[in-house]
Amino acid sequence: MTFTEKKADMLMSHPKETAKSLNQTKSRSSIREMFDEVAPTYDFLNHLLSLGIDNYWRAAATGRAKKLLKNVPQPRILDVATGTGDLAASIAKLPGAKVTGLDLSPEMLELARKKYPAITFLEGYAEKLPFDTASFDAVSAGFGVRNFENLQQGMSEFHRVLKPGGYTFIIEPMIPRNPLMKKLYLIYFKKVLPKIAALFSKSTFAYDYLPHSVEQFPQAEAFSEILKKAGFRAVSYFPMTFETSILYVAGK
Ligand SMILES: C[S@@+](CC[C@H](N)C(=O)[O-])C[C@H]1O[C@@H](n2cnc3c(N)ncnc32)[C@H](O)[C@@H]1O
Repeated sequence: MTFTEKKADMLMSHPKETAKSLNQTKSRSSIREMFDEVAPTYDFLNHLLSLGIDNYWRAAATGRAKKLLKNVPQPRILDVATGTGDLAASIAKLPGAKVTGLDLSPEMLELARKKYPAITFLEGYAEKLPFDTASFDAVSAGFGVRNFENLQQGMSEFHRVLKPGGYTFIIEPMIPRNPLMKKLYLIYFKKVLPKIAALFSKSTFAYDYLPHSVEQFPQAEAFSEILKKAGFRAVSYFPMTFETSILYVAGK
């Protein structure tokens, strides 16, 4: 039985078990199962549903990293929630960079290893990173942190494994603040996107979960506060593409 079928089955006996409630609990095993199921069509749907702009967002994070790490000769970089490895591969373009990707989904990691054999990919959990304190010059995460079971703990781990003077680069989807854009975006996100996704992926549950997870995730100032509470200083954020995506940059 697939994860989506299991959830449909559960709905019959536990009517309260929905994509919305998974967003509230973010149980590690459910998140892993969901991404394992999504893996085969993840890249294709990501590029289709974002009209190919997702690569531009990753390149924007890499551009900022290049500027801020220009004096670090061989930066060690950790890409958390690496999925199929696209942000890890983008940030690996920094001169001399040694990048490690980490994710909790074995199926996503298998694809990442096939796509980018030169990068090291490890299975692990963001809230308990298997690395020494102060071991990386940068920690990145693309479209991943809103799935963390314990966001504050995850951000504290990002801070812990960074060297003093290091930076974190986090990309997340954003709900536009302009009322008209917000309305259009939510129609696309809640009504159109799940229907397109259902044509190509058997994981309809994941694309029902997606808008809930984005809508309820703290954004801009609210997420900056979480980064500050984790110990980061000089937190800034850069909304991109009519505020449909946002890049956070914070230093240790
Ligand atoms: C939407 S995908 C993003 C993948 C990739 N970073 C990208 O830019 O396309 C989110 C990934 O976060 C991973 N993930 C979610 N929670 C995690 C956690 N607590 N620890 C490690 N990985 C996690 C999932 O397994 C999934 O592969």
